[in-house]
Amino acid sequence: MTKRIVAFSRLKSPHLEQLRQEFHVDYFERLDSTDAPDFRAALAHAHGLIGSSLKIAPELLDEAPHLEAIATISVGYDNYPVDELTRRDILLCNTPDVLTETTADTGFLLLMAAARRAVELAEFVKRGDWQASIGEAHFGSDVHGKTLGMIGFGRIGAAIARRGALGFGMPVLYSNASPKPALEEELGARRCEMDELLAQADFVCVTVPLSTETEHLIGAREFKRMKPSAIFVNIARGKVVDESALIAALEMGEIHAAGLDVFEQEPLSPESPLPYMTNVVALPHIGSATHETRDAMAQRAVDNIILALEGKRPISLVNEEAWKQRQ
Ligand SMILES: NC(=O)C1=CN([C@@H]2O[C@H](COP(=O)(O)OP(=O)(O)OC[C@H]3O[C@@H](n4cnc5c(N)ncnc54)[C@H](O)[C@@H]3O)[C@@H](O)[C@H]2O)C=CC1
Ligand SMILES: O=C(O)C(=O)CO
Repeated sequence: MTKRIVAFSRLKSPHLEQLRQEFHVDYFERLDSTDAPDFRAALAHAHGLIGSSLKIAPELLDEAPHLEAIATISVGYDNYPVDELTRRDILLCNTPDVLTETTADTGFLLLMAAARRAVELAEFVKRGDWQASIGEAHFGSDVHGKTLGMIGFGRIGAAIARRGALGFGMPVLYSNASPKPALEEELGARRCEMDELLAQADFVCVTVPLSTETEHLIGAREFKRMKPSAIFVNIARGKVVDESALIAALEMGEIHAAGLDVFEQEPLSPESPLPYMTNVVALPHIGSATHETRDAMAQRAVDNIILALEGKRPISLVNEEAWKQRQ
């Protein structure tokens, strides 16, 4: 019997063709919600799902009685009810590693752009306001030699810290669920309590996954502890930060500037003041969005779903427990 999968994001031809050689594919190039009747109908027969950026509610799984595996085209899996998937023996696969360096590039881009006011000053040139040598009012802050505070020190956190420590001579502090002795050795990084990091870092960069533990990990209390000169970077997930508190901290000068790739609501609400604030660099969740990396992510997800539905161990598995239950 040919297994059936539902692809719920746009895939390039080679990836789609590879899937079509293995499975019957119900393809939804663009899907904004799981309410679409065609999607619900396809789900009823699906053995696998592949795609990104769609919130899968636990109740939806009742409508997918044959589901064996989901391959998300992302490393973050906060859109999926992991415990419920495990309870139902459904494998959840993601795409770590292949996007680490590209996402770290974007994190560092935000840090640099916010420090050197790159977006604000590019606008200044475009408006024709560059009439004389610029003065102090348009100076930025140094990056090299400043203290980098990493909240989350996993793959992407380490890759950003590597750029800072090795490329820009930045001392690195980190706050992470577990110690990272090899990285301490490699980068001279020091683990400390988050409060100490907030008080000492010139750049505070968030790379923790979104979970019930990390939702609003950074709020009014945390911004008050940062230096007034601090530059805050969020490359992780919008909901890790209390966005109202961030806006207030920027408006009140509790922190100096922010570089943001992710927001509590995406796409960003037109009512949000963030993109209009001169001390904010706001990007539309492009952490991993290069041709090369998005191709690699799609390929990893395709490989994952094929292996999973062949009964083999996928390359990147989130819920190891579900795999063990099957053996
Ligand atoms: N902006 C974008 O386009 C992208 C965003 N991301 C986000 O970045 C996140 C991190 O990705 P990776 O570095 O690959 O994950 P990872 O799992 O390698 O690293 C996460 C680190 O956070 C730590 N951590 C977890 N909870 C914590 C807590 N409460 N306090 C302190 N540390 C905690 C973990 O111990 C781990 O070291 C993803 O989950 C995703 O949400 C990932 C890729 C692209
Ligand atoms: O992989 C992720 O988690 C993203 O946010 C997009 O690359």
